[in-house]
Amino acid sequence: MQYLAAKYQTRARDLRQRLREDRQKQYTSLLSAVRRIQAVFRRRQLIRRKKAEEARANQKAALVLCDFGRRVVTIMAAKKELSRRVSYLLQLLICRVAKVMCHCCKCLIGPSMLASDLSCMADEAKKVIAGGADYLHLDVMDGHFVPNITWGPPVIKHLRKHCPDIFFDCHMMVSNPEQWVQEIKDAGGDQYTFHLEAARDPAGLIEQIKATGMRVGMALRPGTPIEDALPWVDSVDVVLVMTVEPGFGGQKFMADMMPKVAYLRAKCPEKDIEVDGGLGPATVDAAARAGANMIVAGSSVFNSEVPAKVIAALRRSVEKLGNGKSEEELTELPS
Ligand SMILES: O=C(CO)[C@@H](O)[C@H](O)COP(=O)(O)O
Repeated sequence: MQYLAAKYQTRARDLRQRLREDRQKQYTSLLSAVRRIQAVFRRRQLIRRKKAEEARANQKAALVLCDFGRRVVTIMAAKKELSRRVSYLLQLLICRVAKVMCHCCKCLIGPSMLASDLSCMADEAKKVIAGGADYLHLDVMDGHFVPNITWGPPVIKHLRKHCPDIFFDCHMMVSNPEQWVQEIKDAGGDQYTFHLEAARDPAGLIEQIKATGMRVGMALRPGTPIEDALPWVDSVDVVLVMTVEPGFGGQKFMADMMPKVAYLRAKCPEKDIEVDGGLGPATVDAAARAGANMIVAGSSVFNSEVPAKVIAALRRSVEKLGNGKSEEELTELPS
Protein backbone atom coordinates (compact mmCIF):
# COMPACT_ATOMS: atom_id res chain seq x y z
CA MET A 1 0.00 0.00 0.00
CA GLN A 2 2.68 2.38 1.13
CA TYR A 3 4.66 1.57 -1.95
CA LEU A 4 1.63 2.30 -4.21
CA ALA A 5 0.84 5.59 -2.43
CA ALA A 6 4.45 6.72 -2.80
CA LYS A 7 4.38 5.74 -6.46
CA TYR A 8 1.21 7.78 -7.18
CA GLN A 9 2.51 10.69 -5.18
CA THR A 10 5.66 10.76 -7.28
CA ARG A 11 3.62 10.50 -10.47
CA ALA A 12 1.30 13.33 -9.38
CA ARG A 13 4.35 15.45 -8.51
CA ASP A 14 5.88 14.75 -11.94
CA LEU A 15 2.60 15.62 -13.61
CA ARG A 16 2.31 18.89 -11.70
CA GLN A 17 5.91 19.70 -12.54
CA ARG A 18 5.30 18.99 -16.27
CA LEU A 19 2.14 21.10 -16.22
CA ARG A 20 4.07 23.95 -14.60
CA GLU A 21 6.79 23.66 -17.23
CA ASP A 22 4.22 23.59 -20.07
CA ARG A 23 2.48 26.66 -18.69
CA GLN A 24 5.83 28.39 -18.30
CA LYS A 25 6.67 27.57 -21.94
CA GLN A 26 3.28 28.82 -23.18
CA TYR A 27 3.66 31.98 -21.13
CA THR A 28 7.18 32.60 -22.47
CA SER A 29 6.13 32.10 -26.10
CA LEU A 30 3.06 34.32 -25.61
CA LEU A 31 5.24 36.97 -24.03
CA SER A 32 7.74 36.87 -26.88
CA ALA A 33 4.86 37.10 -29.45
CA VAL A 34 3.48 40.16 -27.63
CA ARG A 35 6.99 41.67 -27.55
CA ARG A 36 7.41 41.03 -31.27
CA ILE A 37 4.08 42.74 -32.04
CA GLN A 38 5.01 45.66 -29.76
CA ALA A 39 8.34 46.00 -31.58
CA VAL A 40 6.57 46.09 -34.98
CA PHE A 41 4.19 48.79 -33.73
CA ARG A 42 7.06 50.78 -32.23
CA ARG A 43 9.02 50.55 -35.49
CA ARG A 44 5.95 51.69 -37.50
CA GLN A 45 5.36 54.57 -35.10
CA LEU A 46 9.00 55.63 -35.40
CA ILE A 47 8.81 55.56 -39.21
CA ARG A 48 5.58 57.58 -39.15
CA ARG A 49 7.06 60.12 -36.74
CA LYS A 50 10.23 60.38 -38.85
CA LYS A 51 8.17 60.94 -42.00
CA ALA A 52 6.10 63.64 -40.26
CA GLU A 53 9.27 65.36 -39.00
CA GLU A 54 10.77 65.26 -42.49
CA ALA A 55 7.56 66.69 -43.95
CA ARG A 56 7.56 69.46 -41.34
CA ALA A 57 11.21 70.32 -42.05
CA ASN A 58 10.53 70.38 -45.80
CA GLN A 59 7.51 72.55 -45.24
CA LYS A 60 9.43 75.05 -43.12
CA ALA A 61 12.03 75.45 -45.86
CA ALA A 62 9.25 75.58 -48.44
CA LEU A 63 7.46 78.28 -46.50
CA VAL A 64 10.51 80.58 -46.50
CA LEU A 65 10.90 80.04 -50.24
CA CYS A 66 7.18 80.49 -50.88
CA ASP A 67 7.01 83.66 -48.80
CA PHE A 68 9.88 85.21 -50.68
CA GLY A 69 8.57 84.20 -54.11
CA ARG A 70 5.04 85.32 -53.32
CA ARG A 71 6.24 88.69 -52.06
CA VAL A 72 8.13 89.32 -55.31
CA VAL A 73 5.16 88.19 -57.41
CA THR A 74 2.67 90.25 -55.35
CA ILE A 75 4.80 93.39 -55.65
CA MET A 76 5.10 92.87 -59.41
CA ALA A 77 1.34 92.25 -59.71
CA ALA A 78 0.62 95.41 -57.67
CA LYS A 79 2.82 97.40 -60.05
CA LYS A 80 0.69 95.94 -62.88
CA GLU A 81 3.78 94.23 -64.30
CA LEU A 82 1.95 90.90 -64.11
CA SER A 83 -1.67 89.98 -64.75
CA ARG A 84 -3.62 88.22 -61.94
CA ARG A 85 -3.64 84.93 -63.82
CA VAL A 86 0.12 85.00 -64.52
CA SER A 87 0.80 85.96 -60.91
CA TYR A 88 -1.23 82.96 -59.67
CA LEU A 89 0.53 80.65 -62.09
CA LEU A 90 3.91 81.90 -60.90
CA GLN A 91 2.89 81.41 -57.28
CA LEU A 92 1.76 77.87 -58.08
CA LEU A 93 5.11 77.21 -59.74
CA ILE A 94 6.97 78.56 -56.70
CA CYS A 95 4.95 76.29 -54.42
CA ARG A 96 5.63 73.31 -56.68
CA VAL A 97 9.37 74.03 -56.89
CA ALA A 98 9.44 74.40 -53.11
CA LYS A 99 7.94 70.85 -52.93
CA VAL A 100 4.98 71.91 -50.79
CA MET A 101 3.55 68.46 -50.42
CA CYS A 102 3.29 65.48 -48.13
CA HIS A 103 1.35 66.16 -44.98
CA CYS A 104 -0.06 63.83 -42.39
CA CYS A 105 -3.64 65.18 -42.39
CA LYS A 106 -6.24 62.46 -42.79
CA CYS A 107 -7.97 62.41 -46.14
CA LEU A 108 -11.72 62.98 -45.78
CA ILE A 109 -14.24 62.87 -48.59
CA GLY A 110 -17.52 64.78 -48.22
CA PRO A 111 -20.20 64.41 -50.88
CA SER A 112 -22.09 67.67 -51.37
CA MET A 113 -25.80 66.96 -50.90
CA LEU A 114 -26.66 69.86 -53.21
CA ALA A 115 -26.01 67.53 -56.16
CA SER A 116 -28.22 64.74 -54.81
CA ASP A 117 -31.83 64.02 -55.75
CA LEU A 118 -33.34 66.28 -53.09
CA SER A 119 -36.76 64.61 -53.31
CA CYS A 120 -35.17 61.67 -51.48
CA MET A 121 -32.30 63.31 -49.67
CA ALA A 122 -32.10 60.76 -46.84
CA ASP A 123 -31.79 57.82 -49.25
CA GLU A 124 -29.17 59.69 -51.25
CA ALA A 125 -27.23 60.39 -48.07
CA LYS A 126 -27.38 56.72 -47.05
CA LYS A 127 -26.16 55.72 -50.51
CA VAL A 128 -22.97 57.79 -50.27
CA ILE A 129 -22.39 56.84 -46.64
CA ALA A 130 -22.49 53.20 -47.72
CA GLY A 131 -20.09 54.16 -50.53
CA GLY A 132 -17.44 55.30 -48.05
CA ALA A 133 -18.18 59.02 -47.47
CA ASP A 134 -16.45 60.38 -44.36
CA TYR A 135 -18.87 63.26 -43.93
CA LEU A 136 -21.77 65.03 -45.62
CA HIS A 137 -21.32 68.56 -46.93
CA LEU A 138 -24.55 70.54 -46.45
CA ASP A 139 -24.80 73.83 -48.35
CA VAL A 140 -27.02 76.33 -46.57
CA MET A 141 -27.84 79.26 -48.91
CA ASP A 142 -29.99 82.27 -48.04
CA GLY A 143 -30.56 83.84 -51.47
CA HIS A 144 -28.70 86.93 -50.28
CA PHE A 145 -25.05 86.04 -49.75
CA VAL A 146 -25.36 83.86 -52.86
CA PRO A 147 -27.97 83.97 -55.63
CA ASN A 148 -29.61 80.68 -54.66
CA ILE A 149 -31.70 79.23 -51.82
CA THR A 150 -31.34 75.70 -50.49
CA TRP A 151 -32.31 74.67 -46.98
CA GLY A 152 -31.82 75.57 -43.35
CA PRO A 153 -31.85 74.01 -39.87
CA PRO A 154 -35.26 72.20 -40.24
CA VAL A 155 -34.06 70.11 -43.19
CA ILE A 156 -30.76 69.35 -41.43
CA LYS A 157 -32.70 68.28 -38.33
CA HIS A 158 -34.80 65.80 -40.33
CA LEU A 159 -31.78 64.46 -42.21
CA ARG A 160 -30.04 63.92 -38.88
CA LYS A 161 -32.85 61.54 -37.81
CA HIS A 162 -32.11 59.33 -40.82
CA CYS A 163 -28.31 59.57 -40.57
CA PRO A 164 -27.49 59.62 -36.85
CA ASP A 165 -23.77 58.89 -37.04
CA ILE A 166 -22.25 60.72 -40.01
CA PHE A 167 -20.44 64.06 -39.56
CA PHE A 168 -22.46 67.07 -40.82
CA ASP A 169 -20.28 69.81 -42.32
CA CYS A 170 -22.57 72.84 -42.68
CA HIS A 171 -21.33 75.34 -45.25
CA MET A 172 -23.14 78.57 -44.36
CA MET A 173 -23.47 80.69 -47.50
CA VAL A 174 -25.48 83.29 -45.60
CA SER A 175 -25.15 87.03 -45.03
CA ASN A 176 -25.60 86.86 -41.31
CA PRO A 177 -23.63 83.83 -40.10
CA GLU A 178 -23.88 84.91 -36.44
CA GLN A 179 -27.66 84.33 -36.57
CA TRP A 180 -27.70 80.57 -37.19
CA VAL A 181 -25.01 79.09 -34.96
CA GLN A 182 -27.23 77.68 -32.21
CA GLU A 183 -29.97 76.57 -34.66
CA ILE A 184 -27.46 74.59 -36.70
CA LYS A 185 -26.02 73.02 -33.54
CA ASP A 186 -29.52 72.07 -32.34
CA ALA A 187 -30.35 70.62 -35.76
CA GLY A 188 -27.37 68.26 -35.53
CA GLY A 189 -24.53 70.18 -37.20
CA ASP A 190 -20.97 69.09 -36.36
CA GLN A 191 -19.07 71.79 -38.23
CA TYR A 192 -20.11 75.38 -38.88
CA THR A 193 -18.27 76.91 -41.82
CA PHE A 194 -18.85 80.64 -42.17
CA HIS A 195 -17.72 82.86 -45.01
CA LEU A 196 -15.03 85.33 -43.98
CA GLU A 197 -16.58 87.86 -46.39
CA ALA A 198 -19.87 87.74 -44.44
CA ALA A 199 -18.51 87.87 -40.89
CA ARG A 200 -18.70 91.24 -39.14
CA ASP A 201 -16.54 90.08 -36.23
CA PRO A 202 -14.70 86.87 -37.18
CA ALA A 203 -13.06 86.46 -33.76
CA GLY A 204 -16.40 86.78 -31.96
CA LEU A 205 -18.10 84.40 -34.38
CA ILE A 206 -15.34 81.81 -33.97
CA GLU A 207 -15.79 81.95 -30.18
CA GLN A 208 -19.58 81.69 -30.59
CA ILE A 209 -19.22 78.53 -32.71
CA LYS A 210 -16.62 77.00 -30.40
CA ALA A 211 -18.91 77.53 -27.41
CA THR A 212 -21.46 75.18 -28.98
CA GLY A 213 -18.87 72.42 -29.36
CA MET A 214 -19.00 72.43 -33.18
CA ARG A 215 -15.83 72.48 -35.27
CA VAL A 216 -15.14 75.85 -36.84
CA GLY A 217 -14.69 76.23 -40.59
CA MET A 218 -13.78 79.45 -42.40
CA ALA A 219 -14.56 79.67 -46.12
CA LEU A 220 -13.03 81.97 -48.72
CA ARG A 221 -14.64 83.00 -51.99
CA PRO A 222 -12.34 82.68 -55.02
CA GLY A 223 -11.72 86.44 -55.05
CA THR A 224 -10.65 86.64 -51.40
CA PRO A 225 -6.87 86.64 -51.02
CA ILE A 226 -5.41 84.10 -48.64
CA GLU A 227 -3.67 86.93 -46.77
CA ASP A 228 -7.09 88.12 -45.54
CA ALA A 229 -7.59 84.79 -43.78
CA LEU A 230 -4.21 84.58 -42.05
CA PRO A 231 -5.20 86.41 -38.82
CA TRP A 232 -7.89 83.77 -38.12
CA VAL A 233 -6.29 80.61 -39.47
CA ASP A 234 -4.85 79.47 -36.13
CA SER A 235 -8.22 79.79 -34.39
CA VAL A 236 -10.26 77.70 -36.83
CA ASP A 237 -10.27 73.95 -37.39
CA VAL A 238 -10.76 74.01 -41.16
CA VAL A 239 -10.08 76.50 -43.93
CA LEU A 240 -12.37 76.00 -46.93
CA VAL A 241 -10.90 77.29 -50.18
CA MET A 242 -13.76 77.64 -52.67
CA THR A 243 -12.79 76.41 -56.12
CA VAL A 244 -15.96 77.80 -57.75
CA GLU A 245 -18.04 80.91 -57.09
CA PRO A 246 -20.36 79.76 -54.29
CA GLY A 247 -24.05 79.33 -55.15
CA PHE A 248 -24.38 76.43 -57.57
CA GLY A 249 -23.14 72.91 -58.13
CA GLY A 250 -21.76 71.56 -61.39
CA GLN A 251 -19.37 74.44 -62.13
CA LYS A 252 -15.85 74.25 -63.55
CA PHE A 253 -13.00 73.69 -61.09
CA MET A 254 -10.79 76.79 -60.71
CA ALA A 255 -7.23 75.46 -60.77
CA ASP A 256 -5.90 78.97 -60.15
CA MET A 257 -7.06 78.65 -56.51
CA MET A 258 -4.36 76.05 -55.88
CA PRO A 259 -1.63 78.56 -54.89
CA LYS A 260 -3.88 79.53 -51.97
CA VAL A 261 -4.09 75.89 -50.87
CA ALA A 262 -0.36 75.29 -51.33
CA TYR A 263 0.56 78.43 -49.43
CA LEU A 264 -1.77 77.53 -46.58
CA ARG A 265 -0.50 73.95 -46.45
CA ALA A 266 3.08 75.20 -46.22
CA LYS A 267 2.12 77.57 -43.42
CA CYS A 268 -0.10 75.08 -41.53
CA PRO A 269 1.13 71.51 -42.01
CA GLU A 270 -1.44 70.07 -39.63
CA LYS A 271 -4.54 72.12 -40.49
CA ASP A 272 -7.54 70.63 -42.26
CA ILE A 273 -7.78 72.30 -45.67
CA GLU A 274 -11.00 71.74 -47.58
CA VAL A 275 -11.70 72.42 -51.24
CA ASP A 276 -15.16 72.67 -52.76
CA GLY A 277 -16.41 73.04 -56.31
CA GLY A 278 -15.84 71.14 -59.53
CA LEU A 279 -13.93 68.32 -57.86
CA GLY A 280 -13.90 64.83 -59.31
CA PRO A 281 -11.38 62.21 -60.40
CA ALA A 282 -10.28 64.47 -63.30
CA THR A 283 -9.49 67.52 -61.14
CA VAL A 284 -8.65 66.20 -57.69
CA ASP A 285 -4.93 65.65 -58.38
CA ALA A 286 -4.23 69.39 -58.53
CA ALA A 287 -5.95 69.90 -55.16
CA ALA A 288 -4.27 66.87 -53.60
CA ARG A 289 -0.85 67.98 -54.82
CA ALA A 290 -1.40 71.46 -53.42
CA GLY A 291 -2.18 69.94 -50.00
CA ALA A 292 -5.97 69.83 -49.61
CA ASN A 293 -7.06 66.91 -47.40
CA MET A 294 -10.85 67.44 -47.23
CA ILE A 295 -12.48 67.04 -50.61
CA VAL A 296 -16.06 68.12 -51.23
CA ALA A 297 -17.54 66.58 -54.35
CA GLY A 298 -21.13 66.91 -55.53
CA SER A 299 -21.85 66.17 -59.19
CA SER A 300 -18.96 63.74 -59.66
CA VAL A 301 -20.22 61.54 -56.81
CA PHE A 302 -23.98 61.78 -57.30
CA ASN A 303 -23.91 61.55 -61.10
CA SER A 304 -21.91 58.35 -60.91
CA GLU A 305 -23.44 54.89 -61.24
CA VAL A 306 -21.08 53.73 -58.50
CA PRO A 307 -20.40 56.56 -56.01
CA ALA A 308 -18.08 54.26 -54.02
CA LYS A 309 -15.66 54.18 -56.98
CA VAL A 310 -15.51 57.96 -57.25
CA ILE A 311 -15.07 58.34 -53.49
CA ALA A 312 -12.22 55.81 -53.50
CA ALA A 313 -10.56 57.50 -56.50
CA LEU A 314 -10.66 60.89 -54.73
CA ARG A 315 -9.24 59.33 -51.57
CA ARG A 316 -6.41 57.59 -53.45
CA SER A 317 -5.35 60.86 -55.02
CA VAL A 318 -4.99 62.61 -51.63
CA GLU A 319 -3.28 59.59 -50.10
CA LYS A 320 -0.79 59.41 -52.95
CA LEU A 321 -0.09 63.05 -53.80
CA GLY A 322 -0.84 64.63 -50.41
CA ASN A 323 0.19 62.00 -47.86
CA GLY A 324 2.93 60.56 -50.08
CA LYS A 325 1.76 56.98 -49.53
CA SER A 326 3.17 54.17 -51.62
CA GLU A 327 1.05 52.23 -54.12
CA GLU A 328 0.55 49.33 -51.67
CA GLU A 329 -0.68 51.64 -48.91
CA LEU A 330 -3.41 53.26 -51.02
CA THR A 331 -7.13 52.58 -50.51
CA GLU A 332 -8.25 49.83 -52.84
CA LEU A 333 -10.59 50.73 -55.67
CA PRO A 334 -13.87 48.80 -55.35
CA SER A 335 -14.39 46.33 -58.18
O1 LIG B 1 -20.85 75.04 -52.21
C1 LIG B 1 -20.98 74.60 -53.30
C2 LIG B 1 -21.52 75.46 -54.37
O2 LIG B 1 -21.78 76.69 -53.83
C3 LIG B 1 -20.56 73.21 -53.56
O3 LIG B 1 -20.67 72.40 -52.40
C4 LIG B 1 -21.14 72.49 -54.72
O4 LIG B 1 -22.34 71.89 -54.37
C5 LIG B 1 -20.18 71.45 -55.19
O5 LIG B 1 -20.75 70.78 -56.23
P1 LIG B 1 -19.90 70.23 -57.46
O6 LIG B 1 -19.17 71.39 -58.04
O7 LIG B 1 -18.98 69.21 -56.89
O8 LIG B 1 -20.95 69.68 -58.35
